[in-house]
Amino acid sequence: MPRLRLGTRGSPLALTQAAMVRAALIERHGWGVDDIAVTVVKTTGDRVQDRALAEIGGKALWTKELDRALLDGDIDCAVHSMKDVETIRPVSIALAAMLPRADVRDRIIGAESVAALREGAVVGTSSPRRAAQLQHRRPDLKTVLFRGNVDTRLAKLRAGEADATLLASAGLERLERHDVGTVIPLEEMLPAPSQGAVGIEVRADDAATRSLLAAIDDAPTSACVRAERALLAALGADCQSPVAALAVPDGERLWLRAELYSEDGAERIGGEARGAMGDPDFPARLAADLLDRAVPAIRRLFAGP
Ligand SMILES: NCc1[nH]cc(CCC(=O)O)c1CC(=O)O
Repeated sequence: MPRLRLGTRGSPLALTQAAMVRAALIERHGWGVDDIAVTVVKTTGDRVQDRALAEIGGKALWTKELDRALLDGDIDCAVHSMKDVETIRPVSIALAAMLPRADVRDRIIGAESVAALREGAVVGTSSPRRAAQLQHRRPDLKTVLFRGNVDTRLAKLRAGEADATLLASAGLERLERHDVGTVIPLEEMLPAPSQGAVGIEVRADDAATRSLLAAIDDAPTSACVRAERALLAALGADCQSPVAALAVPDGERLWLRAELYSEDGAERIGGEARGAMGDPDFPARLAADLLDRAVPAIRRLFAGP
């Protein structure tokens, strides 16, 4: 009998992340390989590949089936890319731990840099954030919908469906695709909130599993990602809202940067704040400040607090 049943999506990236969590638990608790069972749960998001996420129900597509398996007791914990986890979660589910964050930056594949893209180039992406950020800097660029897992997107690029695409460096690295693409500096492109972070959720009332997982929690990653998520919650952002945010440790404090865009990328509003780790209020203050200063084309994309 395994001590812990760990649920994951079935994509190559999800399986790699689940294996990382499994390895961390085995190492931390001195367990054997049979102590953790990995269960693959099929999600709607993995099945429907041809439409924008926002159109078919947003981020819940990645979590709904894993939530069900967790609450039904079929699994004890669920591994997620934090970027794909909705801001507002059921009260019966708790975020128990995060692995140390990977590279948070995006990479461009198909060109040496955003600046090097030819006039009028077509970029494949299904992320409203990436599309708005690209068009803010390069209004001449066009975007086409690119979905599917990392390999599917790279195959679409090879097939000539776009001149370039953007992918998270974290995912490429975990899949050992170190050779793919060029990192875009943070100053040029702030990532999605939670990018590069892997989190593990448990049933909120399962204290035993919570404490097993708390033992592998990376505190700085948790503090940063929780601050980014608090910002999203205070913005009333959904998966269609083009928002970039990044918190990094700054001594004993956190430094949080954020940008909101209009859908077409023409408008941008940016800001930053510093606050104590675990202070739930400073991200909300930054959110209020951004919404305050936002033009209507941005403001209308956010529900607010
Ligand atoms: N939305 C899909 C998704 N969710 C997490 C990652 C990458 C890994 C991460 O950010 O931790 C990706 C792919 C991508 O954006 O390139």
